[in-house]
Amino acid sequence: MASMYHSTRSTVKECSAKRAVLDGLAPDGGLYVTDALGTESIDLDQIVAQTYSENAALILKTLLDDYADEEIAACVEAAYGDTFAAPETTPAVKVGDDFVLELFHGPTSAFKDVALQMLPQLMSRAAASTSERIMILAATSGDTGKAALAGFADTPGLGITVFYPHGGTSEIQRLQMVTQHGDNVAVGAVHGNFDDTQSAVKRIFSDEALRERLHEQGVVLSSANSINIGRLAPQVVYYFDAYAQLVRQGAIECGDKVDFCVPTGNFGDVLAGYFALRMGLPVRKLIVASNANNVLTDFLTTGVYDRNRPFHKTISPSMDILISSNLERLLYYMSDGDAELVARLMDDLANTGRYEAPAVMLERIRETFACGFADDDEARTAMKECFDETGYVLDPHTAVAWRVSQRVPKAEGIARVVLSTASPYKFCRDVCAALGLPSDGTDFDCMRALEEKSGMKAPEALASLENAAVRFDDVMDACDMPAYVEGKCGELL
Ligand SMILES: N[C@@H](CCOP(=O)(O)O)C(=O)O
Repeated sequence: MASMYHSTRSTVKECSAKRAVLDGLAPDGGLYVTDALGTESIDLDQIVAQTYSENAALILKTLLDDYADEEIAACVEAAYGDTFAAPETTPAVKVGDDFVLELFHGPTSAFKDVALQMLPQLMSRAAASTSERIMILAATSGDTGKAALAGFADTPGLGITVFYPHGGTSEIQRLQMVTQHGDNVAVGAVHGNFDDTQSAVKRIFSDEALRERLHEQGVVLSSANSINIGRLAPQVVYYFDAYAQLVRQGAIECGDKVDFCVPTGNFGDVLAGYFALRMGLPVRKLIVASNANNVLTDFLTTGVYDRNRPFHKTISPSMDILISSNLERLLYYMSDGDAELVARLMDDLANTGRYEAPAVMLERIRETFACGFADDDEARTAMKECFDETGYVLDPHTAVAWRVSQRVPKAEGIARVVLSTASPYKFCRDVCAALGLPSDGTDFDCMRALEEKSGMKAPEALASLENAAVRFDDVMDACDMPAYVEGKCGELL
């Protein structure tokens, strides 16, 4: 019997995993969840003995169990067969006393590749049983956009439209997106910040009139953000695989607990760690690391989520987020599936920008989640100190997590893994500045300076952006996004 999915805001209407992947967001605006999470435990000995791809197949099959074994096998081969530059796919590397889980060896040099090489595969197979043509929408603060474009470019029957905040990403991130090839892709900059962009995309999903007009043309909308369960499920894999690597390296015994410290904005990456824990991974603490946009630190400390605060543009732009979408899934699981409560809290968030979790829920959350934040100066110090002490170059997002990890007390004998979400070359100007290298030339001058200092070559896909032709220069207000999407559906599908 397949595990069924339903909205975080109502348990009444259920659907299959394939339908949840196709929809992206539940029709009532909630996020798809399954009550089967945690009913089946993953065998750790098996994980330790298997390759990354084998582990991916096992975990995806557990979470998305209406996909046939052959379908999952084909998805895994296409997503991870030869697309990652590291033989381990996501290597766990010893840096100082801790481990850095390098999630950035995919085609766009960010952790999003792990899921966005997989999502198009899952989506195509889910769509095979329907006659629908699909327009994928993604809001990005920098990394998701390019990874989604690379994953979905030229996928038959699918189009993709990516929106990013105008001036809200690094220059390399912007260039990655606006130079994207493919006949089914569109990229638009939006006046405002990531929250404005993501909220506008969510409004498009719940725009009944637009949905109806597109339906008449045989077009449905879906999402490439971590609100889509098909985006989240592949991210669970690297937690298990990191654990397996630590066992194989002799750093831990199978069964020992570990800590994970995760730089996060939209809460998807760290929520994947919570899914892993529920599926039997021995985790002591999941540490949520934020930049100056520390809404999650405050929530995890006080139980009050309040986005009514200044929005900071930082050197870790992918985390410049005040509305962390995936927290909604955690609220569902931490309230033992109280969808009414989640719906009420989300209404409060929509109407007042704030909500307060019940004390008992906060207590439960804090049993597993620790937190902290680091501002830009602290992230710069972390980059400099880490490089001087170990020779390892952190990107600004990983540096936030590194700094927070230094502050959160460790437990005797518990290994700690810091998730590294992006290549430093995506943020070379700020990394150079932090390391005391020249940073006043072009981003590509900075790239070369960093190569020379670190002895590590920049990924070719990033270096070649210097001469790539810009294809997209649309800039719009958030209110113009629905019309833009409708136009692109006609043009690209
Ligand atoms: N940090 C993200 C923002 C979107 O998050 P997602 O995980 O929900 O796609 C980005 O880089 O775009």
